[in-house]
Amino acid sequence: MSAAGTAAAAGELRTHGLAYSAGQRLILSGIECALPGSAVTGLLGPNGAGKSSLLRLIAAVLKPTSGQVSLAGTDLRSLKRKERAQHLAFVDQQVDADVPLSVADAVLVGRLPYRPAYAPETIRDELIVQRSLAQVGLEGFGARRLDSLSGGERQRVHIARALAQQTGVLLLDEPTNHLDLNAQNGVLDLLRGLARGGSTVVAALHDINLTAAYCDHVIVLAGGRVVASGETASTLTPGLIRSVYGVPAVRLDNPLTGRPVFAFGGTDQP
Ligand SMILES: Nc1ncnc2c1ncn2[C@@H]1O[C@H](COP(=O)(O)OP(=O)(O)OP(=O)(O)O)[C@@H](O)[C@H]1O
Repeated sequence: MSAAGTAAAAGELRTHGLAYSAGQRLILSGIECALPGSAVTGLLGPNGAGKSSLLRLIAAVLKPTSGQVSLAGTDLRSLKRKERAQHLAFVDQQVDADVPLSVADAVLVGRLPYRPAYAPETIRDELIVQRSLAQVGLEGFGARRLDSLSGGERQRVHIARALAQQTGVLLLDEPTNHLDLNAQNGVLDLLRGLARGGSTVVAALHDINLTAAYCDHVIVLAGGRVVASGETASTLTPGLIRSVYGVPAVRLDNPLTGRPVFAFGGTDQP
């Protein structure tokens, strides 16, 4: 998968005192974090820690109870919806498969922020769609129906849609879900390439070793709060993994990549 021909530099995303409640339930509070440009930031934490909620707040799918999100110093609330969609693309965790769309039309949705209302797509839009599909290894899939694809193929279509949006910021909720080993590494290679080209990439991940291999930075959530953040190499330690996930871990060197790799023991629970 290749990161060629994508958006320009985006800058740092920052959350300022972000909090979110659903009804009486406090889901996130006091979220102060910096998500640097030209980097992949991994969002980690146990089930229910608040990763999806945080991504949705940043993507403005949810409205915070308090606090704000800024991009390169600009409050995202000051941007109109279409303008925001030219800066920021979001691949949600729940992938809707039952829409009777072709793959090309699903990816073309990523071009909507650039089209006047009711205007047809242009040749440039179609070329961007083809290129985005090629970037995720789905060349030749354009005419297929979305609901005829496998889970992993559909996941890549949604990533292609976000690429077609040509934003400097990419937010992805478990982008390696449903993907086989090769495709997982392919998607993360692609994200890393985009970050090297200037993009701000933020991905919620469950796989500690993919995080260690591909993320420049990590933000670790637990119980709706940030419990650790910083450069992956210094932040992601066996002690942190044990305290957050309750799983003993040791850090080793992966002889194939030179990156750290973790081996895990059983849980702390009896
Ligand atoms: N609308 C809602 N009403 C009530 N509780 C909610 C709502 N949305 C999220 N929650 C709760 O907020 C918590 C955080 O959910 P969220 O999906 O953000 O966690 P997560 O870290 O992404 O989890 P996972 O790793 O399981 O996907 C969970 O306990 C969830 O049940």
